Amino acid sequence: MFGVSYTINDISFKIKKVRRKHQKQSSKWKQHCRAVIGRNQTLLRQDVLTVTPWLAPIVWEGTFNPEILESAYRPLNLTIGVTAFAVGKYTRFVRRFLESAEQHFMRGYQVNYYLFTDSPGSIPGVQLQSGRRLVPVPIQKYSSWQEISMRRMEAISRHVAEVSHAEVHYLFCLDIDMVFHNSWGSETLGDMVAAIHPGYFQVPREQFPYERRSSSAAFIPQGEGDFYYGGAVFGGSVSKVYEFTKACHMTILADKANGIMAAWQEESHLNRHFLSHKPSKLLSPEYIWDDRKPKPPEIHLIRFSTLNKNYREIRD
Ligand SMILES: CC(=O)N[C@H]1[C@@H](OP(=O)(O)OP(=O)(O)OC[C@H]2O[C@@H](n3ccc(=O)[nH]c3=O)[C@H](O)[C@@H]2O)O[C@H](CO)[C@H](O)[C@@H]1O
Ligand SMILES: [Mn+2]
Repeated sequence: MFGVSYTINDISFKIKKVRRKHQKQSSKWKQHCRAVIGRNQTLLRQDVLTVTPWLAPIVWEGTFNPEILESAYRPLNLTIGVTAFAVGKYTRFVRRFLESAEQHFMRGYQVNYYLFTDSPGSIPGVQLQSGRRLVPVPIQKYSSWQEISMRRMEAISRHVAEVSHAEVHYLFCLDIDMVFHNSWGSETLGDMVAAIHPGYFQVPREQFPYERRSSSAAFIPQGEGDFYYGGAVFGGSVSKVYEFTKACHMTILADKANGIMAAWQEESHLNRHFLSHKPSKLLSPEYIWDDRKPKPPEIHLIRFSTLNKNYREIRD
């Protein structure tokens, strides 16, 4: 009736032929990709998510070629800003932060470290490479650690508006109780950059510690949210960082007016903001690791990590 009749053998032969052709093409494709991305690197990390559903890259070791990135960014002659806060006893972290940043952070670029502190006199002198400067920014000390942490959004937005908008192209806002262990380079640059919290990259979102009270401006209901981002690392173009820090400061003030403090202070507000304003680039937990955690196989390179500290002693 159909003119041609296939036996089962014919069909399985055809399937094998198609599969062989596909395998040949896909190995050619992989070879091509490896050649593009660089020698000795496995492109297309298959053990981790490397792009968000809104098509923002998630930066992991093995997903980029530093040489190609350098050839794109180096000619732009960029200046990169860093904000870090050392208030009260947190001044003890400054030396290790700066010394390790000089070894690993944006090597070869011009860098301004804006060090917000209540005691500029106790900031150690650290030898910086040429083109890099340390700028102390005097600020007041708030009475609680929560307030100190949250007020960073206000201080950063004000500083960008008054000073740093004219001095840097990109700005990263980092915790000071952290140390650089490996290279942090131009792969991290982007319009608005958020980092996936090391405690939640393998956790279902129902368990994310978002603010769950609907009375807070940081409220995220169950069933919503993309990632749980850390408050210790964010950045972007200086104008985007201005908008972002200003917006977070406003929602923090709204909560304050209602007598509410979000579950994880400004980190909760940051997470709420990034739900409706998606970051354009995500940093993997390589960029916001925690020295107290064992290293899982997905983490190939720890770049920046929180020091173990005695919370009670340092926050009193
Ligand atoms: C890894 C990560 O995402 N860390 C976040 C987390 O806890 P952390 O435990 O990392 O917070 P933390 O004690 O490091 O405080 C945040 C930062 O505020 C500054 N500081 C704080 C207290 C003080 O007395 N003096 C001072 O200078 C300092 O720069 C410090 O690094 O939650 C905080 C809010 O609850 C912030 O969102 C942190 O970014
Ligand atoms: Mn910290």
